[in-house]
Amino acid sequence: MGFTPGPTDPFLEFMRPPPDETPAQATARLKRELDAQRVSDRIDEEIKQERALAKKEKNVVKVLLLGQSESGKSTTLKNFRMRYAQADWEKERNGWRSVVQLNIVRSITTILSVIESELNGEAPAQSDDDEATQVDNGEDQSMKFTDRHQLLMIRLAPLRGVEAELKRRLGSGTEPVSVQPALAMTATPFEDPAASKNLRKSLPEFAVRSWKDVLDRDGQPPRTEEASADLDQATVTIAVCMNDMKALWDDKTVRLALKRRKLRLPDSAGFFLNDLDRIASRDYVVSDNDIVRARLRTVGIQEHRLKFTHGPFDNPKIGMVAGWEWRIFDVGGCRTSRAAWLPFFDNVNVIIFLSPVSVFDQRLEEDPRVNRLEDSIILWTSICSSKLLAKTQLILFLNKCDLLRRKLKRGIKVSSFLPSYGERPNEVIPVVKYLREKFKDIQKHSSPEPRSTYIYPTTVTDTEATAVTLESVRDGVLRENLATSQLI
Ligand SMILES: Nc1nc2c(ncn2[C@@H]2O[C@H](COP(=O)(O)OP(=O)(O)OP(=O)(O)O)[C@@H](O)[C@H]2O)c(=O)[nH]1
Ligand SMILES: [Mg+2]
Repeated sequence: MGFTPGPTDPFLEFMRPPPDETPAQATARLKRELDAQRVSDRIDEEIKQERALAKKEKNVVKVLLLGQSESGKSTTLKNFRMRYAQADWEKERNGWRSVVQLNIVRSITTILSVIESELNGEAPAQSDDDEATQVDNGEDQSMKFTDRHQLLMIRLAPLRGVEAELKRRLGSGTEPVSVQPALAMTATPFEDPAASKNLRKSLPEFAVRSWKDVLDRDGQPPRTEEASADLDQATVTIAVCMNDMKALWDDKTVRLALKRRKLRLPDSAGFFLNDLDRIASRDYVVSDNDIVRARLRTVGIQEHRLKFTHGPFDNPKIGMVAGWEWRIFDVGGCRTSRAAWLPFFDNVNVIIFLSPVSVFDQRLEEDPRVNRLEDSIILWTSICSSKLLAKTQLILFLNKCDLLRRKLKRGIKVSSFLPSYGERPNEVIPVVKYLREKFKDIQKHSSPEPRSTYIYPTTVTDTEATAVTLESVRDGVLRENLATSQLI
């Protein structure tokens, strides 16, 4: 709106046109005033829009899930959605069926390949595990494959076709990470914006998409009769093979061969293969526990939004904190995917960093020269010391405590892989406590400015325990964000 001074206004004199103004000068003056008014109106409008956006964005918390591949980022996201986005979670349930089926079928075909190699007398391939093999040297060692195994292999051969079909349906997240030494992978490619830009051009990891894109192909009713037939065919073939799969998985000779070859099946393979009666049936219904164990590698960045309609506490200044939105970004964790992280560091409020504690004796899939725990420590150090992230709230999940427990029970010694652990007891609590202190020290010494870090020991496949953790995370995040926006 223009400014018109009133009759007693001190600006009146100043705004009055000069008495000797010619018509041409008057036109020029009016044009100047009009132009100035337009600029002023535009600025007013921009300020208004910025204010509206700021008001809207004030209730948005940007959360980034970080950590190496298989650390449990997507599983953590699933827990968030299961708890705080129940309607979407239910909608996607059916879509996970194919992922679980593929997880099973892939484990079985991997086992079949091991038997094939054994029968052909091939030398074991290099494993990504340093884990000591514990094969009895007694009579079991001499157990050989028999005709029965040959027959099982023939009967289970159709699963290779099912695997190809499910992979085709589910897309690139089903492929294991390929070893790419040519890309000279460092642990922290995001520290070099130029390299990050170059990689960005060549890799599929950079597309922003939702995992719904993958699941929806399957979660929706099949669009064609052919697709419907495919879907049924996969389920039928799996059901037909159920007993043979069970026989293969329960076979002592097979188990010994897997140990001998140090075959590392995915973390959830045992969970699924021990429950084939339920999962390999024709009328299999996917449970929450299945979904958090179903492995689908994240390719590209996935964005999910959570709306918190009720705040966790009353605030006398602003009333009930409601209407908060979390934008959670889940990224691929393998080294070739990490260059894509950089653009998401801008204005991120919270990072939930996952470091699996069970991996002290494992190597990275994408670079078998690198120990996984070492990779995780390098990554954490880099995130803590990043100036861009200096004001970001850091939350650390020391994840896979259940797998750590299992590993230690098998007698694997932490100190053999982590000499600094020394003579401390080879038990879960002291190991987690030790790692917690190490990660905390790194944060303290490398953060550009002081901040506190919230550290939780987790097993994110345990949905009940994780629900309690997430509640505490949610409240802590809201409290911290309210504090920084000076509302409390
Ligand atoms: N037993 C056990 N398995 C876990 C745990 N956390 C994750 N997993 C399993 O580990 C596998 C990998 O987990 P994801 O959540 O897909 O890992 P990610 O960090 O998203 O991996 P990328 O997408 O490759 O970066 C899945 O099969 C999970 O079910 C845990 O605490 N315990
Ligand atoms: Mg993932």
